[in-house]
Amino acid sequence: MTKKGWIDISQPLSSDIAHWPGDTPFSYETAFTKEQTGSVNIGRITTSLHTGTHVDAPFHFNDEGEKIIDLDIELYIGTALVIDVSGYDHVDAEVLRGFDLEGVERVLLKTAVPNNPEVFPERISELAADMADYLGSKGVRLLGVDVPSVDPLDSKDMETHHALYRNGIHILENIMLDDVEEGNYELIALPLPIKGADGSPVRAVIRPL
Ligand SMILES: N[C@@H](CC(=O)c1ccccc1NC=O)C(=O)O
Repeated sequence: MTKKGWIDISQPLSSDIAHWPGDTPFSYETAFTKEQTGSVNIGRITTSLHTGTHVDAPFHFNDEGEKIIDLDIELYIGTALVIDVSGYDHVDAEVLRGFDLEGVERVLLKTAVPNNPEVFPERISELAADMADYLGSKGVRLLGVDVPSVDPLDSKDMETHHALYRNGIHILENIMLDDVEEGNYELIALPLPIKGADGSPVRAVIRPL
């Protein structure tokens, strides 16, 4: 049965969370203790913006692209359709044509089950660039995936990122959909207003409609 109420689909951030190989790991520390300040504990985090559940700004893969603060917050709040493509190694327009995407503005793709946030995947399903044109033709504006990238992990041309961008589709990565059933939800996954940034961690939550 579908759970009622808000469901957290974010990866918990800790020093154990996986990060892109070579990128900045996540860390939290108490920079100043209550004993030191005499009043409060004060935390500090260090992290890549692409660790854990996050959104990519176009500037991440395009020097001329918008930064995170320039993006419409409406992209990240609203109805979303969860679809399960975990049976496919290669997800393309043909696969997506098997789902009714009429009127759908946000698509959350379940590709990898189980999803372990503490292990960087060795390989992920191929999300073909032609998927972007199909999603664009349906009016989709946001694509969420349960893996660290919409392109192959060794991609340099970032073909699917660019194809999504050309179609006006923004990207949400590393969501957790293991226990989520297919269907229509309301999504909130707001980025932080970090000036100049190419992405941002988000707390992504969904609620069945
Ligand atoms: N393709 C990834 C990110 C990515 O490529 C990346 C992220 C952090 C550090 C290095 C990266 N890529 C290549 O070395 C993405 O979908 O955002």
